[in-house]
Amino acid sequence: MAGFRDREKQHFPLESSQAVVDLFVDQLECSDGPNLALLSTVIGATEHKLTINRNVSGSDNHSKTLEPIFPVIELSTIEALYTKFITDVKSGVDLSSLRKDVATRELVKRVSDIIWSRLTRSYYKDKAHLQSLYSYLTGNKLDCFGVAFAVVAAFQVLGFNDVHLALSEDHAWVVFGEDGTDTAEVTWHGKGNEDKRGQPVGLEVTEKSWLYLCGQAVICTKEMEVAALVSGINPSISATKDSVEMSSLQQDLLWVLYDKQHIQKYPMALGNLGDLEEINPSPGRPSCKSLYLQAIDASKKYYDNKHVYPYTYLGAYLYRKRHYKAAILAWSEAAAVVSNFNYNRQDEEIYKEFLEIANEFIPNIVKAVSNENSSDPLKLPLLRDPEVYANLLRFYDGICEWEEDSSTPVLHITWAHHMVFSLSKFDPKVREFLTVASEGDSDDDDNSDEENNEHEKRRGSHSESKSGPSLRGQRRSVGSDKVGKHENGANANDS
Ligand SMILES: FC(F)c1nnc(N2CCN(c3ncnc4sc(CC(F)(F)F)cc34)CC2)s1
Repeated sequence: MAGFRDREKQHFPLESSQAVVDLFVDQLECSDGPNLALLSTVIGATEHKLTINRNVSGSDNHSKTLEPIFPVIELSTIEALYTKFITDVKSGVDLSSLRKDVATRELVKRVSDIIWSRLTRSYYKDKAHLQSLYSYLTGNKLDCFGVAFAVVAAFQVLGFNDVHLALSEDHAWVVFGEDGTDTAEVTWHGKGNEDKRGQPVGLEVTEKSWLYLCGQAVICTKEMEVAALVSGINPSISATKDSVEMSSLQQDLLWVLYDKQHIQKYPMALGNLGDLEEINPSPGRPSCKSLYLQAIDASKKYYDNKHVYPYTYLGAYLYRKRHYKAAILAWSEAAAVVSNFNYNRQDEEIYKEFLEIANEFIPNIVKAVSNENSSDPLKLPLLRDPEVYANLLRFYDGICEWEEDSSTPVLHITWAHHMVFSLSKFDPKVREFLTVASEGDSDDDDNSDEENNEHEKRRGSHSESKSGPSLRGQRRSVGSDKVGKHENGANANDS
């Protein structure tokens, strides 16, 4: 792919968020597909200027006024970086291998090696802002997602259109070949794990580890790869401050992708948009709850309901809104999903999600309501509600089933302490109302009618209630801090 055409050049210099949005819209409408390297470099440059070194008060003369700022992005800057990327990638590949129209495993490994070889020897892998080609080209640093994205962008530069990004909830790899069913690892995962770059992902899928979603990973189109880079935008200036310009740019871009139907098969992007909408609702747009439900529906429709995060996005939101009964229902559904997998030592990210729900959120709920004398006489207090108790049992049952047949244990004594604490706070009467039916029992209907109308109520209340401003949701960005929230910054290259 040569340098930029007039179609790209005419957008520069980029002097506002709207100009960046216009560039993305134009690229998404390109007949030969969006230019991933261009868009990743532009977004990375914007993020860099809006988040790095803005923590010093008064560091920019706008910080005194409240007016939003936007850094001017010059064509020359982006063109220089883009040319560097093309040169890097092409110099490392013998051009004769480029005559083919689909990639080979050797070529995928070769391109992954080129990206890999230019990374700084040792750096903190889960730092923020390491996900874009701007970080790669100006700082030689990428997080695990960023390496996979860079490989896909490199193949676009080399003229291949069969290499696509494959995304699970905590890992990324590529698919390629005639019918796009060959797979290859191109990046590392977590800390202290030998990278398997160049190998197919077949074996792990059969091991039923959550990390590979039992073959239900998101296989991206070019446009969904743009959605992944937009999802990966990290507006954080510091642990406590975000760039409002960057988060509203991310929100605008996600709505562009939503309207063009490029995130309808991407549950985590829908969840990311829901988190942004919770904080800053866009007038005339679906509510954040609706977006969380759309993410769940997408997982059911396209991924055999094997994604866990759609339920934990919704559960976290409901917990923040103090809709505790609905939160516990969502978490029981998340546990039902994870029960399909066998726990593997590389699944620690989802382990930490369930640990936090079981050992922090649920005990906090039980404490919060134990002195609740609900003013609404029609509302059954949580600790006397058999449906809540049933869903809490389902939650723990799903986690136990997850542990069954697993190579690594999940539960330990701390889990048991919190579980006993939470269950024991319920009124003994709730147990009387409960019939625990094991699978295969003939006489019980699938769901008791109380359960059904609870589910209907939950769905009905979702559509009716408005998501007002609330506490900042637990937000993560693609790859960076998901790569491993580990203490040591061990070098991926050593692994
Ligand atoms: F559980 C909910 F509360 C969650 N809140 N934020 C969550 N994130 C948000 C961001 N995120 C993501 N959002 C979009 N796309 C992707 S692809 C991917 C795996 C990897 F980084 F490529 F290796 C992660 C990820 C990871 C999950 S789950």
